Amino acid sequence: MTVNDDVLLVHGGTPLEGEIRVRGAKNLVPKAMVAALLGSEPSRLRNVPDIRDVRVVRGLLQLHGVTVRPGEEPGELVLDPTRVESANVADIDAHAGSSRIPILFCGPLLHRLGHAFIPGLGGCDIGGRPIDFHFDVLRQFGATIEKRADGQYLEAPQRLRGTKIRLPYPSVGATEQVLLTAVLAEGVTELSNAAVEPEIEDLICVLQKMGAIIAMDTDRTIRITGVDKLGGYDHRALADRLEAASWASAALATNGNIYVRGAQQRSMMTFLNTYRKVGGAFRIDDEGIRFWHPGGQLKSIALETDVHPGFQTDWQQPLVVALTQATGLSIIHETVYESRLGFTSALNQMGAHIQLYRECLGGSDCRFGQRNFLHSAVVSGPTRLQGADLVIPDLRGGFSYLIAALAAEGTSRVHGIELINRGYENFMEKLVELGAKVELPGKALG
Ligand SMILES: CC(=O)N[C@H]1[C@@H](OP(=O)(O)OP(=O)(O)OC[C@H]2O[C@@H](n3ccc(=O)[nH]c3=O)[C@H](O)[C@@H]2O)O[C@H](CO)[C@@H](O)[C@@H]1O
Ligand SMILES: C=C(OP(=O)(O)O)C(=O)O
Repeated sequence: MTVNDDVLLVHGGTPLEGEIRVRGAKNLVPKAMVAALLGSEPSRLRNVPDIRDVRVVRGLLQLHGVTVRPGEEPGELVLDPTRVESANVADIDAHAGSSRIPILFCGPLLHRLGHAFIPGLGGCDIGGRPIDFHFDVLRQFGATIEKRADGQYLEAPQRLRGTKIRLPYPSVGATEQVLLTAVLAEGVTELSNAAVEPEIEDLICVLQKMGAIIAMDTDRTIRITGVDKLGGYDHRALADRLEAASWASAALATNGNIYVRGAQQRSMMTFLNTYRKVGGAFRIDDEGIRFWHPGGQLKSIALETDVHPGFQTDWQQPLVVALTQATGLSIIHETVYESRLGFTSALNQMGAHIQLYRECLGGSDCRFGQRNFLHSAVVSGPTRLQGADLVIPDLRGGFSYLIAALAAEGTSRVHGIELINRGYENFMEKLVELGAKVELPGKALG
């Protein structure tokens, strides 16, 4: 089924039950696709989900002369970068505002072509999301950067050189920027205060398969010894732990029971601990994880989002919906993005009691304390939710609204559902498989 309409009618009150599958991670797959640009041979990426961020990167790679075709198995892509030098890059502006991934083309294009043009970035509107760390590190490697009206133009007057970098904050994107640039730079790069998310480790695995030399210390330090040439890779992307947690939260909020095939314990340990503290049940096997509401009352908790191995910020929004059903006061302190709690006002319209605060509540001080950002929340529950008219604000906020609408009494109209396709593969089919009562006005589902 192709989804064109942008409004979904959700009739709430039915527990989600059944099985769905998650495939490769949204936060790894597009980056592994960019890594293919560094190679002198074709690469093979398996477990690729059909989501918009993958389609955007595929389009950008093709624009730069990379041939991208389906492989033998479903969800396999073969990426051939051997004709990048002869590509005629036109219409790159069409990709402006599409996702956050174009910024990661900088290093690979500078190595291959000596220059790069990066259109304006997209991604979720959950904070200012500056890219200053990216440009600071690229300058340290020897790149020059010129801001133009429609994007950024970069040049490498000579081969980029390895360098010693300390990130002001363990940014995922800036860490990936360093990795994708340092692998072909001359000499050694030492990156400290690096992000160490599982998707970054998987990207390092991809790069190592291509011939890179990368050592990860236990103290957020990554050492990369530049090499002259990289080959291709054959890699199965790690599973999407963010999507898996979203479905786990949906099971909890709707009194449901969902087996998430593909979910992996290792990358979800922090989420699983929190899920258990809230009162959710789960059982892990070799193929996936079953999540369910075991009956009785859910418990309120104090939760702080953080960089890995802390509680991942992208898990926060869906879990907040489940916390509206927990007894007592839950405290959420969002320390990664300054504006990721705005989605709660619509939950309040549905009957939730969520109060936002500028202070750092629930433990430590973060970068956003005393800076006028509503980045802490107190959720008081349990509350009955009522169906409402909802407009999707961002990817995880959007999925959270779906969960709230499914948990609510009555019917909700959820506008802007196309945004969810950016990171959730076939989410409508999955909802129908799980027994959700959803309708696209004028269309049959399921
Ligand atoms: C496509 C992708 O993988 N997106 C993920 C990635 O986003 P992304 O890579 O954009 O997130 P970062 O880790 O870079 O951002 C974390 C924090 O650092 C700040 N910052 C970042 C870069 C910079 O140059 N300057 C700066 O100040 C950001 O504003 C934010 O407050 O990691 C986030 C944190 O796990 C996740 O929520 C996103 O799902
Ligand atoms: C914030 C997210 O993604 P992006 O960085 O692509 O906007 C997310 O996946 O929740």
